[in-house]
Amino acid sequence: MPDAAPRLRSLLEQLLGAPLRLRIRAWDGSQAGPPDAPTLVVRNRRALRRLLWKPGELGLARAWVAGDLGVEGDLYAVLERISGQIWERGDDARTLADTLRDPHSRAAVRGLIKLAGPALPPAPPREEVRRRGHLHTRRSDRRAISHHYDVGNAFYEIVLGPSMVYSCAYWSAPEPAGTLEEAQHDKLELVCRKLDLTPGKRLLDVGCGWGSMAMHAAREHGVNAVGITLSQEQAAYARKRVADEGLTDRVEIRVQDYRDVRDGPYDAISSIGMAEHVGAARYLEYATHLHGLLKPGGRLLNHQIARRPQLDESAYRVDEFIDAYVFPDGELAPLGTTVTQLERAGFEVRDVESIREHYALTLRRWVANLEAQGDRASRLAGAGRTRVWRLYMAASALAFERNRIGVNQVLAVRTPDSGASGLPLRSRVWATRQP
Ligand SMILES: C[S@@+](CC[C@H](N)C(=O)[O-])C[C@H]1O[C@@H](n2cnc3c(N)ncnc32)[C@H](O)[C@@H]1O
Repeated sequence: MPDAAPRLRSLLEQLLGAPLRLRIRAWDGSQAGPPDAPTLVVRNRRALRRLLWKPGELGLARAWVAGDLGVEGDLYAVLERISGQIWERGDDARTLADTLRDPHSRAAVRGLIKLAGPALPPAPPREEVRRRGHLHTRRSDRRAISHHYDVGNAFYEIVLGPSMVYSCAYWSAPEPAGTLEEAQHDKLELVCRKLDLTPGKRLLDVGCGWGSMAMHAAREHGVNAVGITLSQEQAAYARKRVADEGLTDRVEIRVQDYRDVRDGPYDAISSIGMAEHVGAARYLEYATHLHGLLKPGGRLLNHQIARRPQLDESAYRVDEFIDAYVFPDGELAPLGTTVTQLERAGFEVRDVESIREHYALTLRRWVANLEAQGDRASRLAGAGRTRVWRLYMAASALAFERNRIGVNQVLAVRTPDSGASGLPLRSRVWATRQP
């Protein structure tokens, strides 16, 4: 049998119809491809079998999770080349699965099958959760959240660092210098200002994570905050932090579904990185429920990842890798859909700030944190999960950089019938005359 890497390279070039921009190192030690390019390491034949058994992105991801595929060099560079070459070939944006199923690919696929060798299809890796459909019942949401968040707080401490904020930070301009902790502090402060928090007000933080927003608002702005999460581990951690800081009289952490909060009215609601879990089918119910929990004149700050809309929305496909491995049941909506649903629920939408670039910067810091303590993370959460997280965060950073997804802070008011929104006439920095 000739060296595997050159054979693999020529089969892939045949499939893709273009010279490969990556270097390949195969299980037999052979290498092929541009010498200075980042290297994709195909550790065994099983990697090919996974790809052929589940053609496309998911097959690649399974091989990566199982450790059958690896990279040498800059992970971002490898991902850019792979996505540039496979997922966005020219202007027809075919997926790898489309390519593998194309009748013109038959000869190359036969070659890959031969190279992969005879074997039964591999069992799916243990980390994978079966898709349960996007019903978003209280029960299925609790299960999905538990899959994602109850992996041990120590793992999240490694990734997120001391701020324990799991959403996009707000970096200083024009240079995004400074630490992740400073940028997360600035994000929380930005949300507090948009919500006009002042001492004695009641704040509900929906999807409070490890309690950082509720604590910041109580400590820095003197509010009485209620934080709700579906994750037991997060709540236990948050309560301890609240007690350690002596904030128990002003911060309450509950394990509660947003649909079950009935102790309004609140002056303000923050929802940061939570609405991605709500789902299209429940979004109006979510917005209507939050609207009903606010006082007239009360504000909602909804901070949420958005996908780009499609010309033909029925052709939209969820990202199989994220769906299977990272956020089962998470759903991204276009910004316009979110704004429309908030308006339909009765809100007056007053401000939308896109902070897309900030998420790429944040994710790059999280990836660096994980890489710096990769061995410890693997011991705590398993090697497969650590690999999944590294891949998903790096791929997400690129997606934000390339404007494939965005993230927005939407400020909405429960404006009373009088029409008095309570917002200042000018609110944005660029509205101020510069000297
Ligand atoms: C990405 S985390 C964001 C945490 C926090 N806001 C932050 O910025 O660090 C999403 C949070 O939403 C919570 N969540 C998801 N679905 C929920 C639901 N139906 N009711 C209440 N909380 C929910 C999760 O438990 C988690 O705390």
